[in-house]
Amino acid sequence: MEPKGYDAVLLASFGGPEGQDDVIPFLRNVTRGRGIPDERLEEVSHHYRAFGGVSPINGQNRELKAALEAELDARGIELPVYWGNRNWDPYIPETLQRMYDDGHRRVLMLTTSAYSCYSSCRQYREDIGVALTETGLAGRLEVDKVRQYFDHPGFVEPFVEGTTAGLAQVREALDAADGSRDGEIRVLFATHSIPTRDAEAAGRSGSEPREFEGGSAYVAQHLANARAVMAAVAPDVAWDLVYQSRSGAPHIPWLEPDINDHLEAIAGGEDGAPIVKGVVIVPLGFVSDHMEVAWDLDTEALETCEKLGIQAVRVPTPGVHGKFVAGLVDLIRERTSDDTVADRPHVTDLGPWYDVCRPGCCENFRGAKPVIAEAGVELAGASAGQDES
Ligand SMILES: CC1=C(CCC(=O)O)c2cc3nc(cc4[nH]c(cc5[nH]c(cc1n2)c(C)c5CCC(=O)O)c(CCC(=O)O)c4C)C(CCC(=O)O)=C3C
Ligand SMILES: [Fe+2]
Repeated sequence: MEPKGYDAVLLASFGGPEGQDDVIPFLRNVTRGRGIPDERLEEVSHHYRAFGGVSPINGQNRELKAALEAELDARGIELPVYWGNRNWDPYIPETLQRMYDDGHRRVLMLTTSAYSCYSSCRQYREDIGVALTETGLAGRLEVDKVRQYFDHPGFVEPFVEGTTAGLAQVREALDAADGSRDGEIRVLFATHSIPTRDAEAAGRSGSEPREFEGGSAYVAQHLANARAVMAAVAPDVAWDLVYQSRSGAPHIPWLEPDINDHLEAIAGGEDGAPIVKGVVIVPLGFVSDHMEVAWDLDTEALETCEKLGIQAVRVPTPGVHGKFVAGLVDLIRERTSDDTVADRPHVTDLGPWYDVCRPGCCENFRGAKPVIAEAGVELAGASAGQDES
């Protein structure tokens, strides 16, 4: 893409409840039209209830916004940062309206999702497309988004540091027990499970097909990133990619294995492999320590480890790590300066990912919606009423 004179940044995120009264309205927002069984909602409401009805995600995004502002300021880049969520206040449509009312016309969106799949890429592009259409801002406010940044060094390096430290801790814990051998240690890279059909559509393009390891861009991106982390940390230690937080109806296939099932398998020395006594859990799919990390990893998976007698350490997410924040500002810079695509940092050979998604990428099987940042797609109203005020 040609560099453009963006005049503001939108930090777009998921949103989460801020108290017990918010839990059910929040879950209704998340699951509207998504076909999630009531029992699953009931189950997930308990995760939030156990934390006083407060998701950690909003506090983390407030911190991230402040850190981005400080980094932009330190580098002399004059771009205000606004924050808007998909599922909770401050909502994306209100935020876009506020940006327009404040005089902004060209917005660059940054999301708190690093990989390619419907939930982490197209759904944000649809959130903007729908919001622009419904507020009547289509054609008056232009919104683009930075590339999916899974393999940007700013996202990956905090995991390298965390995995190095986590591995040292697990080795030490096993030494203290009965002497560790690396064959008894496994690194588990954890990410959100998604329906296999959504995985297969991730990053796909009808006009420019690409083959991906593991059958999808979503899986391939995680495998490539995990390999990059292990190459930097401990090339000889065994590792696996595992999934968490599955939520659909049981008859619909989602990505597997679930982390808890996998822990059971490796604790029993599956297929004659050495029995695993220590694990380093790397939340590779997540940008910050939100509820999927606090509950599904720190509560459930760590309980499973304890039950199985496995020593376990959970590695931090990038959060507001200095390298991550600086990397996000680099991602803004690569769209606002004259850098060419070839200069764009990426630690796997899958990237750098596309600035503008290719047609049909991360298809929404539940019905088409207005969408931005997709080749060949223009919002209705976008070519009419160009307003330069
Ligand atoms: C890939 C992915 C990410 C990672 C990328 C990213 O970070 O964006 C992610 C993040 C998150 N998911 C979150 C919460 C929820 N996700 C749900 C449901 C779902 N997630 C899915 C996928 C993902 N989700 C999918 C395929 C569903 C099924 C319904 C559907 O097809 O849309 C549900 C409904 C109940 C349930 O089913 O669990 C909830 C409450 C929160 C907020 C946590 C907090 O409050 O701290 C965050 C950051
Ligand atoms: Fe989710």
